[in-house]
Amino acid sequence: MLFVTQSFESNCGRLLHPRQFIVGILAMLQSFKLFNNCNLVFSRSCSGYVSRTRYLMRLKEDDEACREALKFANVLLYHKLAPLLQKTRSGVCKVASFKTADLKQILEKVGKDKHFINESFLLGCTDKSEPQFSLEVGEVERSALEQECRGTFVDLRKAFFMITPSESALAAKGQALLRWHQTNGFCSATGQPTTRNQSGSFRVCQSSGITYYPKMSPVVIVLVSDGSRCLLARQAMFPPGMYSALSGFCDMGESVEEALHREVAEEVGLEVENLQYSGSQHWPFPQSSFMLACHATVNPNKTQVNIDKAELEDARWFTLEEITTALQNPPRNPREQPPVFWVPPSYAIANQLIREWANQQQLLRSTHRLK
Ligand SMILES: NC(=O)C1=CN([C@@H]2O[C@H](COP(=O)(O)OP(=O)(O)OC[C@H]3O[C@@H](n4cnc5c(N)ncnc54)[C@H](OP(=O)(O)O)[C@@H]3O)[C@@H](O)[C@H]2O)C=CC1
Ligand SMILES: [Mg+2]
Repeated sequence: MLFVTQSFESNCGRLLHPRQFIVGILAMLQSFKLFNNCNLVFSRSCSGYVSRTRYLMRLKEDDEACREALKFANVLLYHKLAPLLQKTRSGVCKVASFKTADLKQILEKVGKDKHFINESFLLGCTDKSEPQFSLEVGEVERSALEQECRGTFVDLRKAFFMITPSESALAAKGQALLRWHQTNGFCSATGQPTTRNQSGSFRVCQSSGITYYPKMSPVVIVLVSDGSRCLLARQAMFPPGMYSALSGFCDMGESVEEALHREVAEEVGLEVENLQYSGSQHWPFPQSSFMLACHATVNPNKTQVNIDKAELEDARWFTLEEITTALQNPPRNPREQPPVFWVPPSYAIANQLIREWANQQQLLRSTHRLK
């Protein structure tokens, strides 16, 4: 729509050929129809979304409103950054969340002041506009709390294999916010302590007046294909058998494209082309990364990898059959019983890239068979 309007505006200055004009009008009508259809779908689904967004905006900015919201909130608990998970009756794991009033009682039972709840940080709100907060309870004895809460604190990387992708995103955001506050207690200019606002959306140094906002480091991640195989790599610190797409932090001043070309050249000595954006994701490790995911190809005659052993333990080309097997058999307990080859959990954007590649390869094969 924007494109059509712009091209009409730019054409207004000169005389249009009648056929150009009719083609333009038809294109405009067509895009109006599309636009109106989109608008209808959007307006039906977004009214709740807009009011939730405005509500959250207010809670972030207004300390008093945020304190009020915390009185009737859902709070997620973390012990030394490990989220508390609970098992439902059907045996499914979920992120545990407690109503403020219930949590106050729990805290008192394990010897913590009920006002400790005010240390929580605003995370978001549910579809029903119930505010959600996260609270670090690392000072409390872990087993006492687990017993009282009927749950278990689980390492977040392990939790990604146990909970749904949307719960993983929530648990990841909660951990990232807690970690950011833990590591930004002092102003880097004055060395003086920083203080948080009630929601935790920023910290201020009273001495210098500098405001610090939670931040993410941009990281590129790319699935390289030679047309029939894809390239995956592993770092020595990965759990045994896990391979992932190539990734790396963006350097200062770099574009996504430049960072992708550089990382692939540095890590495996290949030159990529045909970059295609796939999606993005917040990833809580090591200190909150903003993952920008792309597909890329290499010339099928230039696939010899030259691994930078300082960064990677191994990098290999995988066939569609190997990838399909790995996607169909995600390990339940990868650190204890690692399969020979497995890929990151479905929440990780690396998994999305690998799935997209496998789907595209399957499509290519079936079109080839039909010919
Ligand atoms: N969600 C997903 O699907 C995936 C997420 N990732 C994430 O992407 C991140 C980056 O990928 P990775 O391949 O390791 O990156 P790099 O290839 O850039 O290598 C990491 C090394 O770069 C150095 N480095 C440079 N800039 C930074 C920075 N801003 N923060 C931290 N370290 C920096 C560090 O060196 P030194 O330690 O010597 O200081 C670090 O060990 C990983 O930490 C991982 O959490 C990776 C793959 C999949
Ligand atoms: Mg890397």
